[in-house]
Amino acid sequence: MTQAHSLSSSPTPLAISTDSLRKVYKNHAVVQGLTLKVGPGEVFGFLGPNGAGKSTTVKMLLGLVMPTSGSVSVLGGSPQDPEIRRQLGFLPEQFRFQTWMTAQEFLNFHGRLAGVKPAELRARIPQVLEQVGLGGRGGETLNGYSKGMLQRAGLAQAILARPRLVFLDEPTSALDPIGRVEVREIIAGLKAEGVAVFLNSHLLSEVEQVCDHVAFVKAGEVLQQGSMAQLLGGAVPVEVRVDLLTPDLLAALRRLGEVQELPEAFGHPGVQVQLTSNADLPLIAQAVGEAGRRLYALTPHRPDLEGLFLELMDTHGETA
Ligand SMILES: Nc1ncnc2c1ncn2[C@@H]1O[C@H](COP(=O)(O)OP(=O)(O)OP(=O)(O)O)[C@@H](O)[C@H]1O
Repeated sequence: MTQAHSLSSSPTPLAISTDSLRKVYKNHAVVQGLTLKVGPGEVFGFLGPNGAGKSTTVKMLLGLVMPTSGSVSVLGGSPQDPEIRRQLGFLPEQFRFQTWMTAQEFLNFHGRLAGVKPAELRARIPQVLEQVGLGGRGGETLNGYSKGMLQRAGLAQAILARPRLVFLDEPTSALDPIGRVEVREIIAGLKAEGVAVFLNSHLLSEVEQVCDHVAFVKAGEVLQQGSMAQLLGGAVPVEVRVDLLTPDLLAALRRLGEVQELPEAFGHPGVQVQLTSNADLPLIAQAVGEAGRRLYALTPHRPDLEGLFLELMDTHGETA
């Protein structure tokens, strides 16, 4: 067997794999039987209300807190293993910055702690400062930084040592809308490089835009998890506005899903078609065309992550 063959046949390990992970503090289970799989290079959103056990889970994944029972594997090994730890990046929600340092000194300090060689740091620090939008500001001390700039510096620290798995706890809480877009771009860039990202965020619209998979947790338990497509890509009500609703057109739409007539809007009659799959959207436009009618609006009212989150938390309210 050639070396190339043996390398290609060893599968890339999952970024994160936990089985029945549990943490009990003073007879109170704050994480209860958590089973998660995060693929290599996947952006995973870990969502839940305050006190759901998210930070405790992240600490167990980082090897900072020992599980009471269950197993954890990150990048195919133990988070206690220094070789594995070297490949993890972490931006905690409340980072204790060494505010007397300049951003460059701060990054140099953390880079050295992570075992990055001085020569490599000299090249890498300006690169990450640029990447997080702090290019040219690295010589200033952190105590003069705004909250948003500090968050960017924290992010630079998390990605400095080229980790293969990054944990970001509320990475955009102090950022303005431009900063949030930039962080989304940074996450997309990490994903493109094959880096997995485990994201805790309360900003669900943001999670929706960057994550491949999400898990909803409450009171230490996973209520639901799946890919974005599985969670949000199912049935979708679609509003259709045309010049005239003819019997032919109505019959064609009924073949696609349940149809409900809507009041006229802006002079156009309309219906709501309950499509069972998002993928059927073009069939509506086709049906309108084939019926010889003019299409004025085709609006899918997709459920969003926030709606799903609220629904789940409400349904499981009694277990809180
Ligand atoms: N060291 C500890 N000792 C005792 N209880 C703890 C400890 N750490 C966390 N807890 C409790 O575990 C529960 C889960 O806390 P955790 O910080 O993991 O939640 P979270 O989902 O991260 O919340 P938030 O969104 O508010 O950050 C809380 O009730 C908290 O009080």
